Amino acid sequence: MTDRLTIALAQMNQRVGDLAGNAEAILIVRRRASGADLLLVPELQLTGYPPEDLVLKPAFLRETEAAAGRLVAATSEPGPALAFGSIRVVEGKAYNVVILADEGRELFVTRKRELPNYGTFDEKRIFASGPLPEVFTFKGVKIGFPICEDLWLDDVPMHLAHEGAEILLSPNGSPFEIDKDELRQKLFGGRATQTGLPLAYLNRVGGQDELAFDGSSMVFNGDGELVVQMRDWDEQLLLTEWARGADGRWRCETRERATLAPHPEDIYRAMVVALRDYVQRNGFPGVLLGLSGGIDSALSAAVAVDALGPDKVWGVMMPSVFTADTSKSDAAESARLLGIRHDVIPIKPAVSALDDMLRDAFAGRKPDLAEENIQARLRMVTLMALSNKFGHMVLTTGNKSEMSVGYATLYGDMAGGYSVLKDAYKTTVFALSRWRNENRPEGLLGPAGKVMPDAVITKPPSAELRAEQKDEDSLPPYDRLDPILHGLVDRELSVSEVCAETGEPRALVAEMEKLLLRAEYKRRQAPPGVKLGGRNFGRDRRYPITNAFRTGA
Ligand SMILES: Nc1ncnc2c1ncn2[C@@H]1O[C@H](COP(=O)(O)OP(=O)(O)OC[C@H]2O[C@@H]([n+]3cccc(C(=O)O)c3)[C@H](O)[C@@H]2O)[C@@H](O)[C@H]1O
Ligand SMILES: Nc1ncnc2c1ncn2[C@@H]1O[C@H](COP(=O)(O)OP(=O)(O)OP(=O)(O)O)[C@@H](O)[C@H]1O
Ligand SMILES: NC(=O)CC[C@H](N)C(=O)O
Repeated sequence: MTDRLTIALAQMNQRVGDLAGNAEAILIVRRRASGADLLLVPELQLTGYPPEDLVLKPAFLRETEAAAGRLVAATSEPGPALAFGSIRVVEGKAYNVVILADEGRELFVTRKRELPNYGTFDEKRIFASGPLPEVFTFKGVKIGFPICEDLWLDDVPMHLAHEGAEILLSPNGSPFEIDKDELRQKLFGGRATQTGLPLAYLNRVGGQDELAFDGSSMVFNGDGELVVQMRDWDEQLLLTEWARGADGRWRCETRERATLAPHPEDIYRAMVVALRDYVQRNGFPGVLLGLSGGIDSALSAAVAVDALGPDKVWGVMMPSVFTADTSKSDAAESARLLGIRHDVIPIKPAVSALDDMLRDAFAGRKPDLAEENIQARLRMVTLMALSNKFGHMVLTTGNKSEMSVGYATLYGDMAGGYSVLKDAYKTTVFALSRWRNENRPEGLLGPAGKVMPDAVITKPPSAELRAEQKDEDSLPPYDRLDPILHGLVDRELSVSEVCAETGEPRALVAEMEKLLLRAEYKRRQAPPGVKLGGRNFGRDRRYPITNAFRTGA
């Protein structure tokens, strides 16, 4: 029996489905952690989290088991014991497990019991729930391994405490949401006090489709004191020192407190990390986007530059007869400030060609939305042509306010591969643009000074699809619209409840609810984008398209 332990916590990125790559990354970290007794890596580190329906594929399960076997065998090399997340099939059912391996042998396997099945999570669809887990005695110390959601609820930690656990080590795959770091701190500090046990909470970092994982791993002692706060948004290996005190209780002696990104930097970091991993892992040489001189495309371009570097971002201004000179100069100045390639490709010839093509079919009809939307669609055709020719992915620039009410052209400006603003309301877009013009935190690849001219932030938003068009002709001002949408979408309030909270007239709120519900068909066809809040369009909020229900007339 030992009175001291060195536990290495490896906050790592992962690549879903890359069994060989993830295993290799674990072994590299294990070599770096050679002074430790035990190395813990995040939830499902071998397969990547969340593996989604890959788990329903027998070949994936077979290959995961084979990769796990090779990883266990590789611990015959000198180094710490390794606790890693994998999938194990028992009597035909797949379980989300932690495998503890040392000296080339599997010592222990424990299964996740609490399967999150809300919001973006669908774990009951793919995994079976394990029994109440056992503790494992490692070098004479009883250790419990609650796996992510196991730690969010009472049952598993209390059971492990009852079974005599002395330390809790919890691997996690916990996606970022605004203010979630504070929630986790409170919850897990409380869990440590409730069980009286010291606990290490280890989360993954990086982007996976719509999810951004912030890391922000922590260690608490049994009195609830937060003793270790690891970095957010970055990989980190930390060797923590643990000792058994005179009272027989284990404590973590390491003291290390990283400062987490404050608001709104946290949101911006989520966008950067999610886009970077999406673009790099899907093999794109860079991104391209329509740069209109407006705030959405300017901010999207800034995020892309901060994620990928200026040489990987390409802005294209595609003026029509309605494009103001100030829009052209603002777009050019945004590109100059960001140091990105900027091309000007007028769509006028294509608009004329469509006018000619449709003249007979449209005879006797006044110009209307059809002609307006043709412009947005011709820009899409242009961007997709460049994407096909050069391989860059088209970045979609729509924000959550527009996506809520359907203020975007289907197969036009909605086209693209990924969106960084999809879960950011327009008021957040303004706030982030102002913030980024004054700050360039460490690690971002863009310029330290301004990233867009002030005029882009201060001028009234316009789609410029017809003369003198302003967003406010069709929608209430964004500082009134966004609280209405936040109530309807993020908090699922009824029209009456939103009216009571915002003081807005019933007719306006009911109209916004109508637009919101009617635009579901557009959102279903929209590209993925990074989740920032508790109710993103996509995985969190799944509404029927064909839907007769309204909360307010
Ligand atoms: N339930 C349903 N299921 C499947 N498809 C459905 C549908 N309802 C309509 N549709 C289809 O959708 C079409 C209507 O959608 P769509 O063609 O997009 O056209 P629509 O939504 O009528 O127009 C786009 C609106 O977005 C504004 N806009 C455009 C571009 C940029 C911005 C901006 O500020 O960023 C704003 C523009 O000014 C206009 O108000 C219909 O013609 C029909 O084909
Ligand atoms: N003249 C243009 N040149 C290039 N791209 C354009 C142009 N007009 C629109 N776009 C593209 O279509 C998207 C929707 O733009 P639009 O101007 O209609 O509305 P917006 O929501 O105000 O966006 P932005 O704030 O970027 O202008 C833009 O973000 C941009 O990517
Ligand atoms: N992987 C998990 O079990 C995640 C669920 C958990 N409640 C979270 O957000 O962090």
